Amino acid sequence: MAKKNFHHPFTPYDIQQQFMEAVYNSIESGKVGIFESPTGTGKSLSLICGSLTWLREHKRKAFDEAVAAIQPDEDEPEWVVEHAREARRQEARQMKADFEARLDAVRSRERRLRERQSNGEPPFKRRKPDTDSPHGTQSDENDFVLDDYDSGDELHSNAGGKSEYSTETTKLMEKLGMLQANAQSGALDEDFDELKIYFCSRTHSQLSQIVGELKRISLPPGLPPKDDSKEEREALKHLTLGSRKNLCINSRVSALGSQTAINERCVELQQSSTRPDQKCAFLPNKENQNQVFDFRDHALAKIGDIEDLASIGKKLQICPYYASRPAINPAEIVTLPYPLLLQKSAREALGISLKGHVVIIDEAHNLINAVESTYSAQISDQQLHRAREGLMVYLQKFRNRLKGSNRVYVTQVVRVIDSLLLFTTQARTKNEVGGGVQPNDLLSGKGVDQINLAKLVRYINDSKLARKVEGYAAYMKNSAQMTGQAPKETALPDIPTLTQIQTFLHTLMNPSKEGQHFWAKQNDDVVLRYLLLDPSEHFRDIVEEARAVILAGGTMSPMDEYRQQLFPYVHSIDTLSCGHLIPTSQLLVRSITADSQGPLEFSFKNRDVAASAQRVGRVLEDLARVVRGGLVVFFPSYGFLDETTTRWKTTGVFEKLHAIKPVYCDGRNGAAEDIFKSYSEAIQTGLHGATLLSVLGGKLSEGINFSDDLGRCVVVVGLPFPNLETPEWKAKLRYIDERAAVRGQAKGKASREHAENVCMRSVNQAIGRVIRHKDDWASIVLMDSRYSQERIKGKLPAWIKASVPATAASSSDGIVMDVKVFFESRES
Ligand SMILES: Nc1ncnc2c1ncn2[C@@H]1O[C@H](COP(=O)(O)OP(=O)(O)OP(=O)(O)O)[C@@H](O)[C@H]1O
Ligand code: SF4
Repeated sequence: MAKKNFHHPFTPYDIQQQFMEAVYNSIESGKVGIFESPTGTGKSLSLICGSLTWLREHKRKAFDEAVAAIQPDEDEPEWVVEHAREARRQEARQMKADFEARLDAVRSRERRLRERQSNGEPPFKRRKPDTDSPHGTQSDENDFVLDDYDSGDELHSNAGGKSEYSTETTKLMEKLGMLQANAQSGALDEDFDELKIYFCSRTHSQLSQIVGELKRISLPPGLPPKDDSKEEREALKHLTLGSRKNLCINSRVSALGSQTAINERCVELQQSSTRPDQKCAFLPNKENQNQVFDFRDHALAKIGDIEDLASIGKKLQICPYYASRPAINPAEIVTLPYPLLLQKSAREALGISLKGHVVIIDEAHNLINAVESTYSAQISDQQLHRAREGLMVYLQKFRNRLKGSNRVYVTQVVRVIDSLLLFTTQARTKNEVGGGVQPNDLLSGKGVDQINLAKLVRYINDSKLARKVEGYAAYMKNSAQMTGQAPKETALPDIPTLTQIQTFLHTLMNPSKEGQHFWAKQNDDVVLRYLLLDPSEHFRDIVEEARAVILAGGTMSPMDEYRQQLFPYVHSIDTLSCGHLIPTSQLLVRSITADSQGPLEFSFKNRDVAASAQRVGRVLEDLARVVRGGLVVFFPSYGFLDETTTRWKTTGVFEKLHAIKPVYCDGRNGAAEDIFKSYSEAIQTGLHGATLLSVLGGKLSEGINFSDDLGRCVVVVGLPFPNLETPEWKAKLRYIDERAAVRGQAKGKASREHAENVCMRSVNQAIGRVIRHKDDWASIVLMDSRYSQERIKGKLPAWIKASVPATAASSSDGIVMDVKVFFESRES
């Protein structure tokens, strides 16, 4: 059977073809898909070619079907109907052509501009905004007085406009999710939301890589061309989204540095009480609508990343953060970082609706943690004390100047803080180091039961209390330091303490069975924490709204973890664990289950530090003698690593190992990057390679490149099970078991499975990056008898599992011999 054409810019590898087909089919059938393809296998291109081919084909098919469905009225001859169908086709093509013509004009203008610049001619002139307004750098006490309490609203740009196309065609295109903005008038209609892919990754630099790949591909149009025999191509309409921190072009606001400060100042400047000369000159309004349309066209005319978007905004003197909103609807692919997708409030603020669209989450191996941390919160007693002090100073200064209900609310905030402090003070005297706590116990302070928490949380947010109080404190500090001089604002912390308290209060107000509160003694602090135990409910909105959701990553195994933690309510999930590009002869995987003294098990309860250190040391010495290049050893925890190296130093093992292959150790407090740099230099310049001692889940286990000689042998000592005895883990496991019991599962099975999954996810992340390209080769040695259990082996990624022999030597000597033979075979 002929392979499907996914318009891949290169000849796709077989595994890419497989991956693209899986992506295409999952989207077509509207499912959830979890796909892994190891690093170095061109996963990004597979994802975008698979999904965008689906998008264009789907549009074309839906259009053809809709036109074919135009049926004759009674007595209407067939030729009249055919004429109507043809008219729809032509008009739809015209709509597209008009919009494309606009974008083409923008492209030509940019081309001319580039030519002028390369000829040394000045660029076209643009209006210079009034950026010299007096706000921002100077402030006086009045800046910190709370405004009369009033819920301020943000600006939403929305311009109406009349379409010049027939109602029938407009309706048809609208139904298909294919109507672009009106080409002639440039008017925007927020109801027309082009069917699209939301492509999400963790950071803007990862998204930049995706943007680079998007520039490589060219796809057939989403509407049937006039002449099918010609190979037409239609440019992709792409938009990237970012936060105000990435996009703010008002230097006085962006200079505030922190995300929260920039957000708050921007919103503050939009309030009706702000003097007109202090408002942001770049904010879209009635007067600068043309720049907003221009911005949209420029953003869509070229595939670009976040920096490009900021430069368009600067060039057109319009805020790229706000002006990108009207460009969302006509875009076909929107790239955005995790936080903008995961938080419902962020999606709402940007006007993103996922309804019927496709969501792709790349680098999804950390997705569960990302959802959990988005909805968890914590606050320490030190922070509570600091916030209280700040509030008292503020109240003392402004008490008589606070209008309306401000004074009542600020006093209520103090009372709630006192209640939380009452709990932490009592907790300090307890013998335990931590435990679970009910919201009522945290809110048992005097008079707190009279307070409406929901209203109070809203007040803290709307009044900008956090910024006013901390801003005033910073102002006072500076004034004191610079007596006689004009006071300057100091940079404020990224998240003001009161904002953290607000987030924490939110969790108290809405305690759900998916989460729980805890307290813990931590260093010198008592910390209060809210932990989301079940991330699935917060992800459910996304799954239910979107047409299809694809999770992709280099290492997603064990995939059951996502099934259980994120999609317990989804009956059928598509999964694919791709092979690697390398032949199996380039990878050796072995588990050492015993040495001459018997079975090896490094579990917490079995661990005799002195004996373990000796036994591990002996195996590593043997391996170091036969491995060429880099030997990377992962321990389950910094504690284990510290104890082992301390022991090695007294018994001479460290010295011996160092003599065979210089040892570099990633300690708990060391600068991991410097250690990795020295290790890499030793490999490149030395004769004997080097040994790197590191920790699973530690600083060097993710995102580091162990290609070629940097990692020829990766050893994992033990299994990194978390400490299941902490109150947090106990609560999580209890929750999982309770939920499993409802599904009729035996007690303890689901929680054990979860702990094993968390553990193997961490192992897989570390070993999954040892092969980086098709000519790379390496060996993986797993050291613990538990790696021979089928349940544990079953959680390895398919391409690694395929290299585990059914019968192999499992004693340390036999495996060192296997590794020796493997290295010799690479030399010949
Ligand atoms: N079939 C192919 N033939 C040749 N080059 C390819 C092919 N597929 C992808 N590439 C290119 O190879 C480069 C490296 O791909 P690589 O797998 O490292 O990136 P990736 O898809 O981002 O994967 P990952 O995020 O897992 O590292 C990319 O620049 C890509 O354009
Ligand atoms: S409107 Fe835009 S440019 Fe102006 S302050 Fe806000 S984010 Fe910055």
